[in-house]
Amino acid sequence: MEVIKVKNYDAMSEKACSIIMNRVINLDNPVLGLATGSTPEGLYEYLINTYKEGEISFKDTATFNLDEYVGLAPSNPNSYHYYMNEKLFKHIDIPDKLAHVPNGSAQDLDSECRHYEQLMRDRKQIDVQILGLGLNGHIGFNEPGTSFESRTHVIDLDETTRKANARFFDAPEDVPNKAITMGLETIMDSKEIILLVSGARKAEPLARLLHGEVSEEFPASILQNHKDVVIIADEASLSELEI
Ligand SMILES: N[C@@H]1[C@@H](O)[C@H](O)[C@@H](COP(=O)(O)O)O[C@@H]1O
Repeated sequence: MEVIKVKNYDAMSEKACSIIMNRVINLDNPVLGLATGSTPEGLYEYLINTYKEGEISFKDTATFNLDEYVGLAPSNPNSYHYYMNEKLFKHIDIPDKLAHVPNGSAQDLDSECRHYEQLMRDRKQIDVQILGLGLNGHIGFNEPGTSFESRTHVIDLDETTRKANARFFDAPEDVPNKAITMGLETIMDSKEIILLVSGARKAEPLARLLHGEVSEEFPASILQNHKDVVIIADEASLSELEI
């Protein structure tokens, strides 16, 4: 794993944007894996500005989001679908049919998971997967204990995750207790992975990801086994490490 140390959140976002831009410009029909949460918001702002400046087009790009809350329709402001529309999709020229987010309000969730996997298989491989890091080591919504062999599936969210994400909801009890997430094996199938880490509260999980044992108890540790992972981390998140 390569660690790129940057000064702060803005520098992390800018660096990630320049890598993504490079791939989108140079690949035919690029496929991006996208994340939500606070961490990639700055990256999306940079991508939108780059698009507005005419430096890049997303009309041949397909995207697959990592996860979605169960029970929240795309029109719900707390859904990840809504987040993606607001923070990226509606500002760029990506065709609607190429911007994929799991459908958390599907009647048959297992069949939705299989369908999502099939859509990704139709595109062969995700070229670049963006990831954030959960405080308990989750990536996507793969909570501690998730099998390293998992594909897209429905997961029960940890109480700690629900608490961490409650800041986005009106009331803590509104946070759904289930989500659809790409599995760990699905994520590991990506050709290249960019993990974004910012802030002192991520220092401990980042240290564990880099130097802890590879274990299903800490899902992000699986990244140690991937051939092409770039971690863009700011100074605060690297405060526990000498890099
Ligand atoms: N499901 C998302 C993850 O995809 C995200 O990477 C992580 C970190 O969130 P944040 O970037 O807000 O710290 O937790 C959320 O629960």
